Amino acid sequence: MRLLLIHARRFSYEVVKPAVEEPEPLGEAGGSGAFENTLVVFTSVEKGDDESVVPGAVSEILSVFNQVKASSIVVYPYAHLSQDLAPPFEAVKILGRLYAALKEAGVEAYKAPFGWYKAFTLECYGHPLSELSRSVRRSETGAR
Ligand SMILES: NCC(=O)N[C@H]1[C@@H](O)[C@H](n2cnc3c(N)ncnc32)O[C@@H]1CO
Repeated sequence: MRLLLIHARRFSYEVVKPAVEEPEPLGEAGGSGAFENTLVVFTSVEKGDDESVVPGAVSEILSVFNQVKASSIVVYPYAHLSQDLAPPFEAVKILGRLYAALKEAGVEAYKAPFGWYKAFTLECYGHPLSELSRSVRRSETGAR
């Protein structure tokens, strides 16, 4: 799993059109979202990733979240951080688990809809920790 973490003064997105056969239903977010002082986590799920990547990803994300003192997290499905992507039916599952785990950790977390081309506006703070990338591997033992 590859993560690009951007601490944004402002971030907003809006769906444009479906990008896969069965895009995620838009739900209550209604296909758009706008956030201030948020940590945007652009996330590519890679081939071979399984649920065991989630605890490591949560730990990396919360470490940055606490250091930059963001007020929320947006999990943003993003198929552009790896040449070795997991297929959509696997990726959507793992992204859902990541989102659920962040909420279980008690932080204000949101998820942009999976499987859509989206327009977005991103205003990065530009401080030294405002642009970070992480790579998380699944655990050999498959431990949760
Ligand atoms: N720019 C917008 C976009 O990337 N849209 C992507 C993601 O929302 C999602 N997607 C498909 N495969 C993956 C994957 N392995 N990991 C994450 N998201 C994925 O499906 C869209 C088309 O690839």
